[in-house]
Amino acid sequence: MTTRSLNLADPSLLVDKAFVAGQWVVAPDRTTIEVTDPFDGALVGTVPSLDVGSLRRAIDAAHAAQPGWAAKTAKERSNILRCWFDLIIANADDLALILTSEQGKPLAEAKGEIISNAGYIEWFAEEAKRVDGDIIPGASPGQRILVLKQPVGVCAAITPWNFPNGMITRKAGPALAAGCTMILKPASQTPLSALALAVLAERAGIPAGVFSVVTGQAKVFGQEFCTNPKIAKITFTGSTEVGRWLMREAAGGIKHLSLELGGNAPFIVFDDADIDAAVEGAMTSKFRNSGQTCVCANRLYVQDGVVEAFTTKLIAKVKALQLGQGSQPGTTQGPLIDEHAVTKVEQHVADALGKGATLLLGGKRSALGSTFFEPTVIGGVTQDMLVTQEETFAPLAPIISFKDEADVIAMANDSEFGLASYFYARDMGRVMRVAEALQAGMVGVNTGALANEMAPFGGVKQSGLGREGSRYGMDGYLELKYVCLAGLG
Ligand SMILES: NC(=O)C1=CN([C@@H]2O[C@H](COP(=O)(O)OP(=O)(O)OC[C@H]3O[C@@H](n4cnc5c(N)ncnc54)[C@H](OP(=O)(O)O)[C@@H]3O)[C@@H](O)[C@H]2O)C=CC1
Ligand SMILES: O=C(O)[C@H](O)CS(=O)(=O)O
Repeated sequence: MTTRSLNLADPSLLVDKAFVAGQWVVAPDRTTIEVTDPFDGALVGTVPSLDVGSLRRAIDAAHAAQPGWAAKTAKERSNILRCWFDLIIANADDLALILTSEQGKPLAEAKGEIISNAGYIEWFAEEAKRVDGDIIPGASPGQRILVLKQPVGVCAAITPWNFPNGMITRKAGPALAAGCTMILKPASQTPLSALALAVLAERAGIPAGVFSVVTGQAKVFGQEFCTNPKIAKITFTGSTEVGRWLMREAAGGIKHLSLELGGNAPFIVFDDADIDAAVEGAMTSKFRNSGQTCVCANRLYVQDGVVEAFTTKLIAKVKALQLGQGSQPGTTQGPLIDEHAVTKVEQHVADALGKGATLLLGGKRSALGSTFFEPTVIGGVTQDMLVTQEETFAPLAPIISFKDEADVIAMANDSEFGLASYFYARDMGRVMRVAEALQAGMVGVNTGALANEMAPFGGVKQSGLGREGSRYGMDGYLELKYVCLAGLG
């Protein structure tokens, strides 16, 4: 196996140890997990395959540290989080190179992920100071009703490989701001970004035990998170299948749950849309991270009168995409995370073509390597095809034409998922009707990009529970306490 050496300005950001209770540790039996570059399988680094005993040390430390962390003033927690944010920004180039080497996305996208998602640390550093309650007139004379907001306690976080940096700051930001402590298990394919964030968290002054990063067997760690009484909350981003498993396993302890799960976003272009804007939005939403985002346009519905113009313009843009190694200048489409992902998109293409769809561009693996799939456009897609029912998570743009509003709303809502949705239209009556009719947690109107720290990110139906970002993002890490103050004379 070849090895990949990274030319980092600060090599200490690339670590081969886990961060447990403020200590950098190896596995007791020294077993490791290899981290490879999806571009060519080169070895980027190794991380420990920790045992459950090491995980319990992290949990115990988080439990012991939580009262002291919550006892700090909001301003003290805010200042430490702000320092973490500043360090992330200052080290963004190194963090981007680490991210690209383990996940594959183009360097510019990696840096964009880091900068934009550091914003969640910045945002919640401020929100820490706005965790206030209520004083309500009493139900009886001499009484007052107090409503306090208190941190839920020790939180377990489990994050996916597609945004190895951003999915962590979205969870650690509000948790630590609220006065909670956190044990994070990153995806085994992309743990190095999480560990680099832990290096910077330690430098920022986050006390030992408040934030740990553990690497090891997912199911074993998941079981421990679900059953250990010291864990008050589990926050998860990943597949709906694993989200369901966690929900079942955590039921025994009535744990708090935040779930950011799978999606199947409809992207609708009406005949009154700005077609050029719609094409730009489709490119942003469909091909970012090579289509490996939970909010990607998964199915493109285009009204009959404009489907030809839209398709022609979209193909021209897709042809310009440049496949390659993420760290190489000019690359705009990296590899998929692994060969399973390529097999899945091949299945979706074959199913669609087998049921009568037309291949308009791409449609096959790339000679660049076993994890590459050509950016692909297919037309004549119908609602019975897998590609409209399942999340493809790859650079495949399936185009379905439709007659009218009622027709497309019915097709768009024909899914167990309800995370993101998008549509392009200019008639204001239509904009309000469609925005209200779509069954999704998020609706992009005349835009293909939704995520930012000021907005409540999350889904309905089987796309998850709770919201990340915005002032609503704190709610999942706080408990309400009602104090009835009587005898006030
Ligand atoms: N909503 C979103 O943002 C995302 C959605 N997805 C969807 O999920 C599909 C599969 O992607 P994948 O990465 O395999 O997602 P998974 O849900 O399998 O993995 C996400 C995270 O969960 C962990 N995990 C897996 N099984 C368990 C378990 N039993 N207990 C605790 N943790 C567990 C993984 O650990 P490990 O890496 O060690 O297996 C990883 O850290 C994608 O095709 C996509 O549809 C994927 C990523 C993000
Ligand atoms: O998990 C994902 O796919 C991300 O949430 C997508 S985004 O929020 O960065 O757009």
